[in-house]
Amino acid sequence: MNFISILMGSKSDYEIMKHCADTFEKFNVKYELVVSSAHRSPERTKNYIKEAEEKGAVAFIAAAGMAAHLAGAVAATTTKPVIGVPMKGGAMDGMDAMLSTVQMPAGMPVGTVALGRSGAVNAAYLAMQILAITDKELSTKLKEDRIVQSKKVESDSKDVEVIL
Ligand SMILES: Nc1c(C(=O)O)ncn1[C@@H]1O[C@H](COP(=O)(O)O)[C@@H](O)[C@H]1O
Repeated sequence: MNFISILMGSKSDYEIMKHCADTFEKFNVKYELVVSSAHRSPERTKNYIKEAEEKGAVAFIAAAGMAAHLAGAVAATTTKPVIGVPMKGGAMDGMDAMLSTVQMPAGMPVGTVALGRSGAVNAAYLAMQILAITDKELSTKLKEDRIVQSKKVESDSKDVEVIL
């Protein structure tokens, strides 16, 4: 069973990461979502990744704030693609999480998305694009979604536009 695994460093990350899960729901894509911390529960994190791989996880999404080492720790444990979602909050409001997630050493990549809701949604899109390489139906859905997005821009413009 192919699916995407989402790890969050804390339950407090769920408010944002719910948008990632909702995006998978919208496209009917299977995902798992767990709280596990590289700092607070290193053994649980390591064991979970192994189990998820055995069950068919195709890629991992790791969301964490502050000293956000979770995505890097996931990347160190698997050779599946890892997408990091830095969380806002703390004294630096996410800049710390963003740099800790993105600044990985060569050979150990974490594909890092933006802070906040856009990042959570884009993590799901990026993971679905990975799945869509071998899933034609999902690939078609993603292409249709682009058309919907494009049409929305046109209709949003019509609501406010002034054209001479
Ligand atoms: N950065 C990490 C890791 C980790 O990297 O292993 N574990 C938890 N955290 C983050 O700490 C922040 C505060 O967590 P709490 O709200 O639980 O105190 C969260 O954004 C979490 O992802």
